[in-house]
Amino acid sequence: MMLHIPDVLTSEEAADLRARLLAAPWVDGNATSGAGAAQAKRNRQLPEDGEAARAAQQVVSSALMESATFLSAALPHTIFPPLFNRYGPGETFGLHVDNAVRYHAATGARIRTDLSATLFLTPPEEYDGGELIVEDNSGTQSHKYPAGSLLLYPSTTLHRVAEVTRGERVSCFLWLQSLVADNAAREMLFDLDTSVQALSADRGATDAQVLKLTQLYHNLVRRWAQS
Ligand SMILES: O=C(O)CCC(=O)C(=O)O
Ligand SMILES: [Fe+2]
Repeated sequence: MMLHIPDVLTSEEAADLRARLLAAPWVDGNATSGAGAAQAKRNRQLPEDGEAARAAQQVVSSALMESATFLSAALPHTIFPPLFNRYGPGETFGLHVDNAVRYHAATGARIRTDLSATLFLTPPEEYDGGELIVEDNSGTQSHKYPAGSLLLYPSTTLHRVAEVTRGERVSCFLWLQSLVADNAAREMLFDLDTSVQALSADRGATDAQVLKLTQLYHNLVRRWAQS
């Protein structure tokens, strides 16, 4: 599932985070690339173990934990610590697939990447190009969103970032392992949860049918979740 989640950060929070990131030292983006991606990648990244990255990771991680839509859509098991990148004029990230497994040396965590996400931190009117272009079986979709918006997309896709031709695109990007590995199963759970929430707001959480559907949702999660 490809899902645009607005307002994970407010525009003020995104601006504040971006200003703090830009004040820190950056390195060549190929620091975290697999061999295949390295050829395609021309951007810069914040060193992941630096003080600025750690503080920014806290901000993003708590915002994600407060987003009911993100939690319902991603059903996160383990989120790889968020990273930060920037693309100025001439910088781009060519078509690639994200590595299936990511190892985090500092924590020893090894995750299977089920979902990838970009949290946009620059208002779209401040740069040209820089669209995140994702290919799936239904075709190619181009994504560019307001600062504070997140795009969640399956890590199985081929995707790229169009060359920036004016201004600068600063973003946070991350990978996660979901409790539900199967994209189709996870998407059905999200649809069911969304409907149950709407029905519950309408009829009340103790309505008999709402209770039955809530039971069904949790029992499907029990059936499909892997820890
Ligand atoms: O910059 C982005 O939005 C995506 C970055 C990306 O695809 C990656 O780092 O693997
Ligand atoms: Fe990627």
